[in-house]
Amino acid sequence: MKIHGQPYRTIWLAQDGWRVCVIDQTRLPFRFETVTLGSVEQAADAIATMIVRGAPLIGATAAYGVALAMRSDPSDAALEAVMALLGATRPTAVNLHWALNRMRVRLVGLKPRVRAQAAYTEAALLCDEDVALCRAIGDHGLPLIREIASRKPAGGPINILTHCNAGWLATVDWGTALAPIYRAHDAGLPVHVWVDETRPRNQGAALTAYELGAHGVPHSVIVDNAGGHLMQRGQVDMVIVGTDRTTATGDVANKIGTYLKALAAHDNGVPFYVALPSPTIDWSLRDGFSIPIEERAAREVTHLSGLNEDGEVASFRVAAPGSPAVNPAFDVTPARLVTALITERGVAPATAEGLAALFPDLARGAAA
Ligand SMILES: CSC[C@@H](O)[C@@H](O)C(=O)COP(=O)(O)O
Repeated sequence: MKIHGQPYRTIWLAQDGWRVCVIDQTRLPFRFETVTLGSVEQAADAIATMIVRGAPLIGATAAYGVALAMRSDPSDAALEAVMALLGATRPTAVNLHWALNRMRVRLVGLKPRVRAQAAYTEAALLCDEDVALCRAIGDHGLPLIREIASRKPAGGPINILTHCNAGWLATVDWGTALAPIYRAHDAGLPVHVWVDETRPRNQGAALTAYELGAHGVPHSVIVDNAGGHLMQRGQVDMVIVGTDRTTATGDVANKIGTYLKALAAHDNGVPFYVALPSPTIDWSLRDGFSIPIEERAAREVTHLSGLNEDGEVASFRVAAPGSPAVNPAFDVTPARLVTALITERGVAPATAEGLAALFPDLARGAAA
């Protein structure tokens, strides 16, 4: 994606060739600042504090975290310690464990002296693959948008609702839910995106709106509770969201509030699509309610982040002082509410059979 006319991925190597640069997503949309990570502890902190976030980018950052660790201590003990440190940063996005497992498999049989180099190479490969997977999701999602466009009055906007941020900023490039939207916009289709603000951290209002705006995609930010109302009035043609973990049977964990959008879409006959790369599928789970749901700090609910009068990024209390708050970060949308899954290999029904037909190699491997 281009920011201020310059092409950016969300994670890249510093000029020294070993430190890792990321965009500080806690400062967006007000400040575009980068952070340079020089240790695995800093990588773990960037994930836990959501300097980086979004399932695929969490995985990519963890992979580079392993590389940073191997550079300072490539021993077996360090390899195991780093898996535990990074693995504990965020519980729901399965891409984190997928990436760590991939790094372990690549490194464990190697002599310690070659591990750092191999880890950097593998992390770079994983990032390149993420870009290719997301681009392919865009390719497979585009015909779904085209099909809806063909049924609209000529020139009328195709209204697509999305929740949270499953765009460029959540991946290495392109995004998952936003990839088909970028492809449609670039192909000249008149898309308009309803951007759920996505409380408590407002990834929609802050991040999705920012990146759609940077790419010139027409969009409107709406409060989280507006989606059902817009659907009742025929103002939503389709919903596309991302996911942090999808079971082998098609149940989908995504940012809190996704389930309510799926219910409203179901009630109003609006197609509800989930876009995901295969590393987001947890082949070991067959029931969405076994997915661990991250509980985050109450302060994210009681406070909002924004610009103060001096133009500084600050947080403001919005809840009554003294009231306790509860903050589950994700919810589970049952497969029966999902119209289809948009993956890098094509569009599948959200069923065990549908996923296994597209990914026989991965489904078989997990069953073995
Ligand atoms: C391609 S990203 C899919 C999901 O990771 C995204 O929708 C989401 O819920 C991100 O949550 P976050 O808590 O911001 O990491």
